Amino acid sequence: MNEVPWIEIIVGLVAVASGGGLIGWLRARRTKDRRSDETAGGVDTAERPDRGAEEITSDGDEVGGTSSGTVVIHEPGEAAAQTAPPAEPAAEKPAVERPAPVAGRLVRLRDRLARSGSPLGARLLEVLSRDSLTEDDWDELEEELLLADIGAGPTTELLDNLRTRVRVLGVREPSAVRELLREELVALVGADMDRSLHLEPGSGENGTRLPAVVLVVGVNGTGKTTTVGKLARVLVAEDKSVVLGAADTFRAAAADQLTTWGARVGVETVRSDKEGADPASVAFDAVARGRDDKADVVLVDTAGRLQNKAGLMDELGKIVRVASKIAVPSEVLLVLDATTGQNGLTQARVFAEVAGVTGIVLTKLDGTAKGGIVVQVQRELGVPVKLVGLGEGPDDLAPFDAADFVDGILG
Ligand SMILES: Nc1nc2c(ncn2[C@@H]2O[C@H](COP(=O)(O)OP(=O)(O)OP(=O)(O)O)[C@@H](O)[C@H]2O)c(=O)[nH]1
Repeated sequence: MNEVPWIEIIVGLVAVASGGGLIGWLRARRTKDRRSDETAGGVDTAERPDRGAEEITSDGDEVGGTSSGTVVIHEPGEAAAQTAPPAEPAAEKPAVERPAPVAGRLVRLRDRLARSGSPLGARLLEVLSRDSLTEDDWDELEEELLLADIGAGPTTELLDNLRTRVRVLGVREPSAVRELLREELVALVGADMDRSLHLEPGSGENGTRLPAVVLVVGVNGTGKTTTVGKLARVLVAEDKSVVLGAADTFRAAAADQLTTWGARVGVETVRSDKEGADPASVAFDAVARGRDDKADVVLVDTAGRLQNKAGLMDELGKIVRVASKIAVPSEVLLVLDATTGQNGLTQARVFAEVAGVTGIVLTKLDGTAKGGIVVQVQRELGVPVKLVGLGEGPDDLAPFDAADFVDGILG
């Protein structure tokens, strides 16, 4: 008789009774293994620590999904590159400004003076339009002229002439008196002075064309740097090519200030990296650059600290000497602050002696009723006012003209 394979029967019964469970267990086991593999997504698990939550795109929800590669893990830089807008083009050059035309700028003086208080002209005309002029009226006129910084000598001169003409001509109507006053003031300011800037090119060795060199000097705070910047614009408006020299190495910010002025109108500024560098060396470099670039004009800003006359003479003298190795400055412009009156005049004398000043730039004329300083400063220094500052705006520098100036102060 065949032996019954009890062992096999028992195993078979157990298998039938629990078959579903076994198959389920086997299936579950296989599925778990597969999920495990898919979760890794074929990506080396070693990369995972790099995966920041913010670097996983919304596709990250599909972790464990298909192998279509929708799970994207960005490097920080990469993420920025893919999500940020395209990078700005490197250091875009600021647009170069076109300065305002120069002609007619002095006409603004009237408005500026009107804003800064009662102009000299208005007060004079008020007295002159009285019915009959008494000695007191003439004294009042004298006082007004002195207060306006015209100076004692010029005041006496003007009033003597005016009195004579009023008497001789028998003029009474305000408009006629005004015209006489205007004529006297224009004569006093000097209608026939040469106020042009001498910017003719020089000639170097072998006939090399040299730029005109303009040195700008004056006490700090008078507006030198601003004036150099504004003057560059005046020249650019007249289609001249310009190089700036930041020889005010005493105040580091002055070179930055000048560079900004230049950049606005596409003009290069030569400066030193070192604070306190030798101003003469900067001036030399600027003139050399102007020569090499075939520029029309080199404008040199200076520090001009009025520490003492000898120090000033040394500094400015050296700048002139060193710059002259290439091109002798054709203009030395002294910047004076119109609001400082007599003090400004004392300083001006020192600069005139030391630097051989050829012209005056009177700044801040918009902020004073003392326009008479024009007359006094010209008399004292024997040089003409060539430019005037009429405000802080970039084009608030005007070529000076006696008749326009008088019309401006008469209002
Ligand atoms: N209202 C008015 N302000 C002016 C005029 N010119 C210059 N300024 C102002 O005067 C101040 C001094 O000007 P700067 O050009 O820095 O003077 P600076 O002489 O170069 O001074 P340092 O560099 O210290 O020697 C600035 O605030 C200018 O804006 C002007 O014509 N009118």
